Amino acid sequence: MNAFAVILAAAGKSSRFASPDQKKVFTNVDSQPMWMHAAHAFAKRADVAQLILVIAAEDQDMFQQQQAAMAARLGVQVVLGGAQRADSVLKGLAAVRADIPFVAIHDAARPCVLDSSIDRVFAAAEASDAAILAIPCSSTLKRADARGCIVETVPRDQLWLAQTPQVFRRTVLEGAYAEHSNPSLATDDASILEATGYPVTIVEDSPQNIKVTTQADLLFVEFTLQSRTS
Ligand SMILES: Nc1ccn([C@@H]2O[C@H](COP(=O)(O)OP(=O)(O)OP(=O)(O)O)[C@@H](O)[C@H]2O)c(=O)n1
Ligand SMILES: C[C@](O)(CO)[C@H](O)COP(=O)(O)O
Repeated sequence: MNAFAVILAAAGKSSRFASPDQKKVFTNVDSQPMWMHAAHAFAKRADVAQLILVIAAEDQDMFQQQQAAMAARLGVQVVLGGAQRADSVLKGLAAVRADIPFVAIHDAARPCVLDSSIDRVFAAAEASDAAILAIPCSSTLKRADARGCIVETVPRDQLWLAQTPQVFRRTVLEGAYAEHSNPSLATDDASILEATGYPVTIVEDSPQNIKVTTQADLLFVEFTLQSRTS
């Protein structure tokens, strides 16, 4: 069995969530902090050898006081992230143990990831060195101009919405990041490999694995998680 290190990206500013109290990844959903749901999904796996939570320096004191004990109980290592998502991923990558060949990067804002999806994207990464979860576009896509007028309907038959985890052979991911001219601009890790011409496999995921972006997303996530435990 191959070993995987999992980097849980939780160092964002949560600006679209717009909560005065707590960033989205630390907000309780179904009775525990959002990041804990994904952490549990990975911590229980025999093929996960290391779990790294990347948080923002500005959240360090709060986390230490309120949530560090939960992380310790799960064996989660905490590191500080950077200004952009890719910077946080690189901080997490630097903490991955040298003996671990595969790395999965998952948004801590995606608490509903399914075990079966993780199984499939892990297997795909072992077979191809690089694989991501994604869902096919299910709506009609429009391109609009600056005035908000529709310019075209974009053919969607080959379009996917990237999700996470995104899983890579560690040497391939490190090489792509090292080769990329400006990785901080990347909004996901697959695009780092794409820029260097490395093929990335898509694994179809469940639409349940949404990324919490705004407060409205909490309703769906709360219902989804509660329906799994009821
Ligand atoms: N510098 C950053 C930016 C984002 N993330 C993480 O990457 C995931 C996806 O990012 P996003 O949903 O955009 O989170 P935020 O950047 O916090 O959201 P916003 O853009 O609304 O500020 C989140 O779990 C977020 O915490 C991170 O670890 N480090
Ligand atoms: C990584 C990601 O969740 C894949 O869809 C997405 O790119 C994160 O983007 P965000 O702007 O940081 O939410």
